[in-house]
Amino acid sequence: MLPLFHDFEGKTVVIVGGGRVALRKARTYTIEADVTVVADAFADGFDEVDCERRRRRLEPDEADELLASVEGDLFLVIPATDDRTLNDAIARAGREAGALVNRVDERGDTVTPARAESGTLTVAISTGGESPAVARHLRREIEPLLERTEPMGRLQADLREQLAEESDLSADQRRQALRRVIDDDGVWRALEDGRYEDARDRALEVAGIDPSE
Ligand SMILES: C[C@@]1(CC(=O)O)c2cc3[nH]c(cc4nc(cc5[nH]c(cc(n2)[C@H]1CCC(=O)O)[C@@](C)(CC(=O)O)[C@@H]5CCC(=O)O)C(CC(=O)O)=C4CCC(=O)O)c(CCC(=O)O)c3CC(=O)O
Ligand SMILES: NC(=O)C1=CN([C@@H]2O[C@H](COP(=O)(O)OP(=O)(O)OC[C@H]3O[C@@H](n4cnc5c(N)ncnc54)[C@H](O)[C@@H]3O)[C@@H](O)[C@H]2O)C=CC1
Repeated sequence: MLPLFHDFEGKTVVIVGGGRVALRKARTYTIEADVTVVADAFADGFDEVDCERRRRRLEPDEADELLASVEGDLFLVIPATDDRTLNDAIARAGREAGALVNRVDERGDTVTPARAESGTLTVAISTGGESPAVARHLRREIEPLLERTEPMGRLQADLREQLAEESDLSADQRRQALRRVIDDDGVWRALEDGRYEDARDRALEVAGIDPSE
């Protein structure tokens, strides 16, 4: 499997099932997408999730009709009930409707990765479906590292802007300047101490940019 980051803004996600797993998927996808959840019972916690809830019992032969009734740009369908026959029917209907399908009861053609985030940095982790608990464990290990790295991301974004203005630098020189900054202990120390301005001054020096220009 290859990872691909996707913009879910304006996309519709349908989740069938209202248990613990459906709740976790709903929390994830409501960050960007319009989410509709269909189930005959909803776990505690759904009250805090900004999604459309449809309380109904669904039969396998009603899957096509359900998906056709959902408004918007249907992008992802997640069968998350504890009934495999129903999940199979929803998966098939989802594919026929041209959507991606994320099965939760086996490795399908897409998986929801464990996700660590800080600022604009995102790390997605998959074990190819082999061991989700390991994906969760690794996510927790990575979170503090991402938090430490996030200010460097911001600084590099700043520098890239400055370097773009230095028209006499070649693409190769820009790349080398950014790498020198990432490799510089002084810059990292200042960032870790929360001294962003000091880090920036040091970075400009290491990159060979005159701050007065
Ligand atoms: C294939 C996949 C499909 C999908 O759901 O997208 C899938 C499938 C299955 N998960 C199962 C079990 C568990 N899943 C978790 C947790 C997570 N599962 C997630 C993703 C995925 N799970 C996809 C693969 C991801 C990859 O490639 O690694 C995470 C990463 C993302 C998320 O769901 O949000 C989230 C961690 C989020 C975080 O913490 O960051 C825990 C841990 C816990 O709950 O504490 C357990 C119990 C321990 C265990 O069994 O390992 C079972 C057995 C069910 C049964 O026994 O009946 C199946 C079915 C099967 O394996 O056949
Ligand atoms: N991907 C993952 O991370 C994990 C996946 N699983 C798998 O996901 C499945 C669901 O797990 P849980 O949420 O813990 O189960 P659960 O039993 O808590 O929830 C099942 C939900 O499906 C709904 N449902 C069942 N039949 C229905 C029907 N005909 N019409 C409407 N709603 C219906 C129930 O009302 C309930 O809300 C498990 O059976 C297991 O195979 C389990 C653990 C983790």
